[in-house]
Amino acid sequence: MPEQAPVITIDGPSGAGKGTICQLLAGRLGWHLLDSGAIYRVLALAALHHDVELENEDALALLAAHLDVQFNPSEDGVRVVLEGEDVSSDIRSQDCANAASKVAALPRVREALLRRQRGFRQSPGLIADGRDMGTVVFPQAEAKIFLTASAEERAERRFAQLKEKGYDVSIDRLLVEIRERDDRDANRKVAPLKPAADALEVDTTGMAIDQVLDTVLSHVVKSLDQVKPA
Ligand SMILES: Nc1ncnc2c1ncn2[C@@H]1O[C@H](COP(=O)(O)OP(=O)(O)O)[C@@H](O)[C@H]1O
Ligand SMILES: Nc1ccn([C@@H]2O[C@H](COP(=O)(O)OP(=O)(O)O)[C@@H](O)[C@H]2O)c(=O)n1
Repeated sequence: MPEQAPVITIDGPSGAGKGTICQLLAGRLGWHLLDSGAIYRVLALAALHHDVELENEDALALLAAHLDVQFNPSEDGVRVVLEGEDVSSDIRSQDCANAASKVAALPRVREALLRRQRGFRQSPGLIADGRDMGTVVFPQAEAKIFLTASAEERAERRFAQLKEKGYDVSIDRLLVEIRERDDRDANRKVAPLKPAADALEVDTTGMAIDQVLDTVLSHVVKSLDQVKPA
């Protein structure tokens, strides 16, 4: 049987720095990137476009199974295309994030998206960003990391990020939404947000991005070294 490409999983709550670290790692290693949160965001947007209620599990599972989405690498990052329309910036709104967390709580929606996510595992390797990458989607991953930070610091990071993109947001509202989303993600029945038993947990509160990258890289190097055949 051909050997499968290696996987590094980076899970954690909103604003922990997953996307940032995954992009840096993918650049360093020249590996593929799976932004699984973007898939849930796109599904939520498709539901809004097609007037599908966010509680309608039957309709959402069907929509998930037939989701017409493409992730196209470009000079300014990956462009996300839904049914032929570039939705890369639309999916980054807070409304879309909150709706994504609602559709993501539905077991049959998650089931419908499993194979699509596993399809990203291609040579020379995959960096997978999400909530359940190390626990459910790639339980045999070669290296697993769980990033966290205090809710206050994550809200501040998100505030600065959204402001820079031109969104008009309130820091207090963001903190409430981040806590609500953490709670929904961590307490759902299927694939809740939690560290895999074999993940390295890194609390990034007060850590600069470079420091986080160094910590993650040294864990990755050690883990990949251990799986190399003698
Ligand atoms: N360690 C850090 N210190 C300060 N800012 C950070 C750190 N990690 C990430 N950020 C910034 O916080 C924002 C959210 O990071 P992001 O990687 O999108 O988080 P996530 O993918 O976990 O939601 C981005 O603007 C990013 O540049
Ligand atoms: N593997 C994943 C990724 C995201 N999600 C859901 O999708 C939402 C948006 O994910 P995201 O990673 O884009 O969110 P941020 O961390 O960027 O705020 C999360 O709040 C989760 O509810 C999930 O359930 N499982």
